Amino acid sequence: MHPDQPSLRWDGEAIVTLDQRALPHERRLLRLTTVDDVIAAITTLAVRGAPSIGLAGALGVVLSAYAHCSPGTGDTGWEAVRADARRLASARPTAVNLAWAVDRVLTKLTDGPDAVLAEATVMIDEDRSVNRQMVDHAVRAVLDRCPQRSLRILTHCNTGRLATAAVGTALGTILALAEAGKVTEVLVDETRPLLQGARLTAWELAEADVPHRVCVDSAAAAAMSQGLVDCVLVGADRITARGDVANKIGTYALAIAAAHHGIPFIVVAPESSWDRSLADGRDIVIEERDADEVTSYGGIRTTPLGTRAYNPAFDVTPASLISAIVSEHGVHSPSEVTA
Ligand SMILES: CSC[C@H]1O[C@H](OP(=O)(O)O)[C@H](O)[C@@H]1O
Repeated sequence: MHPDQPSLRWDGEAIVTLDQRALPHERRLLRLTTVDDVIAAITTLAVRGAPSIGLAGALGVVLSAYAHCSPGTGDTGWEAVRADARRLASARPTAVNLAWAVDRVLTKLTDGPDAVLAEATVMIDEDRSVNRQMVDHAVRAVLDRCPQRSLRILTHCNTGRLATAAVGTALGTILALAEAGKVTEVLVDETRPLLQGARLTAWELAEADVPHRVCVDSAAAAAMSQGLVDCVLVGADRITARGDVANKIGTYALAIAAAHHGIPFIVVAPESSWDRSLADGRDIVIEERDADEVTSYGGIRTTPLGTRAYNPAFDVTPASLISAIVSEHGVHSPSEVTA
């Protein structure tokens, strides 16, 4: 995949996207032609990553607008599109980007489907420039907090070009640091149960020829205790007004371990991941996913039949454990604010 090529695009009639479930062994393309196709792609994580699912949701509204708003349908088509938009926005509850992106393109609905498509296209281009600005700020935030000449960075889940329309958030920052010769090694949490780290982040780092090793999630704290980690960089799905952060399950444990070892814990996420209507992260709706993601892998059952599972897809890290939250607008240090 070309560095600047987003993992999803509009081909003039439909959405074309990499099926992230097939990576790293197969670059399978999906062509999404209906709203139900988009919802299925988002709920199955064929398309995943907060910014990417937002852009997919926006393009899903485009599909609906062309399906329901041919000339002469007037506002009757609009209600059908709004109903589709509500279904798209609720496909996954935790990442605020999905509802934000759907709401934004809906503002163009009464101008017609071409206007909705134009707005979605602007958002894809914006994500590219937002990534660049965010990464520039995040590189400085890391270097300001890490005196080491070359860094050993731990990251969780996948926050690169598969999760955004461009270079990515936390992983985009890691790639920029590596390009500047500042990275000794990246330690990649495999990120159970769907292995976004082992399958996707390792794939992106290998493509970029950045030294890395994968570890089981439960090895991260031990790596910190062994001095193998100088900085932790992660993304976000929803950030509250006071800086509590919802992110992939396992992030909270990393923040606790990093605080214990005095290691900078930095969140990199666009402004579209902030939800300032909430203050307390405990009010964030956490997506619970099917038990079979935990009780099986690759179609092979790993537990006895009948075993139930606890499978939240995200957890919440309180602002007090976060060294810095970086967006395209700059660096926010919640732990200083809430100390
Ligand atoms: C820049 S991606 C942000 C965020 O989204 C991921 O979740 P998922 O793989 O379930 O879509 C993960 O939490 C990333 O940190």
